[in-house]
This record gives sequence, C-alpha cells and structure tokens, in this order.
Amino acid sequence: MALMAGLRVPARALLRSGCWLRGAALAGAEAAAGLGAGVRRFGSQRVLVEPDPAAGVAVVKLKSPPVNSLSLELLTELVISLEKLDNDKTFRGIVLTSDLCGVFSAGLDLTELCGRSPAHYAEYWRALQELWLRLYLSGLVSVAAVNGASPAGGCLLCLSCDYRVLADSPSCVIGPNETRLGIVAPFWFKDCMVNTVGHRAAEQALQLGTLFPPAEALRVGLVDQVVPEDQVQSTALAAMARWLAIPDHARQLTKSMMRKPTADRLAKHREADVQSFVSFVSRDSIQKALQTYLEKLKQKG
Ligand SMILES: CC/C=C\C/C=C\C/C=C\C/C=C/C(=O)SCCNC(=O)CCNC(=O)[C@H](O)C(C)(C)COP(=O)(O)OP(=O)(O)OC[C@H]1O[C@@H](n2cnc3c(N)ncnc32)[C@H](O)[C@@H]1OP(=O)(O)O
Repeated sequence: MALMAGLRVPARALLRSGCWLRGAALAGAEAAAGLGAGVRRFGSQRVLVEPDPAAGVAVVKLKSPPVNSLSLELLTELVISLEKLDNDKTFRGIVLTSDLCGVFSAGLDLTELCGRSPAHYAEYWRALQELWLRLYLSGLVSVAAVNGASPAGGCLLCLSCDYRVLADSPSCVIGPNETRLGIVAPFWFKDCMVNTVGHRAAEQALQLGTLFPPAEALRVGLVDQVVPEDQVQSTALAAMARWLAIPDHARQLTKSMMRKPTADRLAKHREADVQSFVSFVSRDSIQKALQTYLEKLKQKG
C-alpha cells in the first residue's frame, strides 16, 4: 500500500493510474484528431463517456478502481449513462471498455454480497437486472472492447453487447467462473451463454467455472475477435462501422426478435428472481464461501 494525501491507495491502483496518464495523452491525440473541438466528454464519477457525435458513437469507459467491480454505484451510474445515450438521437452505437489497465471488470462487487442486509441484496440485484435488461435490449449497437480480465459479471456485461473484441494477453481471461466461488450464475446469464456459445459449451463452462484465455475464448465463440492489446479500441470502432452500415430500423427489429424472448424470461419474473437471489446469498454457507474467496483475493494482493 502506498500513502497518498492521507488515503491508503493500493500500489496496484497507482500503477493502473499509468493508464489514466495515457488517457490524458490520448485526450490530446483526440483533440488533434478533431474530437476536442466543441465535443465534451461527459459521464459520472465511475463511468466516462467520450462522445463522437459526427460518427454517432460514444465510447463508454468503466473507471472504478482498482478492478471495476460492479458496485451498486457503478451499476447505477452505468444504467444512467446508457439511458442517456439510448434516448439521444445523436448516437447509434457505443463501445464499452475499461479505463483501467489489465482489468475490464472483476464482475459483481463481492463486498456488496457479504455481510449486508436482505434489503441491500434485493436493491443490488434489482440494479444488476436493470443494467442487463437495458444493455441487452439497447437499440444502440454495442461493441465490447475487452481490454482486460472479465470474469463472471464482467463476462455477462460483454455477452450483453452485440460484438466482442478481446485483447490478446494471458491476463485477459473471460468466462463464467461463478461455481469456483461456490455460487450459481442466474438463469439469464446462463441463457446469454447458451445464445452465444451453444448449449454444450455453455454447460461445460458454467459447471466448470471456466475462465478462457483469449485463443480459447475465440475458439468457443465467446468473443468475436482477438487482437493485440493496443488495437482493441480501433478494432472495436472498425467493427462498429460495419454494424452501423446497416439501417437502424432493420437491425433493431432483428435484434429485438433475437433477444426479446430471453429478456422477457427475466422481465416477467423479476421479483421472483430477486427473492431467489436474496435467499441464496443470505445462506450461511454462501456467506462463508464468499468471505473466504474475498479474503484469498486480498491476501494475494
Ligand atoms: C437468482 C439468482 C440466484 C442466485 C445467484 C447467486 C449469485 C450470483 C451469481 C452470479 C453472478 C455473477 C457473479 C460474480 O460476478 S462474482 C465475482 C467474480 N469475480 C471474480 O472472481 C474476480 C475476482 N478478482 C480477480 O480475479 C482479480 O482481482 C482480477 C483478475 C479481476 C484482477 O487481478 P489484479 O491482480 O489486478 O487485482 P487484485 O489484486 O486481485 O485485486 C485488487 C483489489 O480488488 C479486490 N477485488 C478483486 N475482485 C473483486 C470483486 N469481484 N469484488 C470486490 N473486490 C474485488 C481485491 O480484493 C483487491 O482488494 P485489496 O487487496 O483490498 O486491494
């Protein structure tokens, strides 16, 4: 741990801030490329939105150090940003990526699932459902530029997009590792997996809690492209251009036809799903398993 302005800041977070410095340099490059003139970034504390109105595209960056774990705050801020972009006719597509080095998203924030009240678990789960439904059914083209590890809930975020580009680095693992924590992915995560990689591959990955390295993720169809780390965002934008070449109304109706039945399974039973999660996560055995996993993570650090 390093001490900074009276705050305990993990050394890893300081290292990752190298990415933020690189981000500042990139902002200069964007300005030189024309993005700066009259175009302002917006967003919130944990979600940075870099709009390119001329292209109709916004790059949405998760920036909740150290690992973009999906806290209630991050879920809420992401929903608000997506809602804003969905309702703004300027935008036809989003690229979802991470502002941190080496991690796209560590999945659900385990501190939200440990030692809290049933009311908190319910509020948290509703926020996760909300984010998934909004992203999965968004009329915008969504491309995930996966520039870091993306386990469990991070993988769900990626699967909710229309297209996935993954960085070719051994640390950039992606997959549904829930069972390794002693927990179970919800049915709508399972459905997303099945829709993406097929029943057999989904069944194996979900039961075994597989975290796929890039080449395997590509082979199984969990991601659509694997490219060098420094080409993830440009490749995502190139993919976006291909998707935006299709008229919105036709693409959106097709997307809805493909995805609505899956989303409706949750939309029609949201409250039952919340209660099922609350009773599962409140069990002593699950609390113990999550605490143990979290402690191991902290010791590793
Ligand atoms: C109706 C439904 C019924 C029942 C359903 C029940 C449950 C719900 C089930 C499924 C949905 C999805 C579940 C999840 O997403 S669970 C989370 C799974 N995530 C992981 O296993 C990832 C764990 N993290 C890592 O592997 C690494 O941190 C990572 C590879 C992402 C980055 O490695 P790095 O070496 O860069 O960082 P670390 O030193 O490991 O971590 C830094 C710091 O961050 C803390 N941390 C990491 N991950 C989490 C997390 N997910 N939540 C909270 N905190 C996290 C870690 O402890 C370190 O903290 P500190 O030591 O204090 O700095």
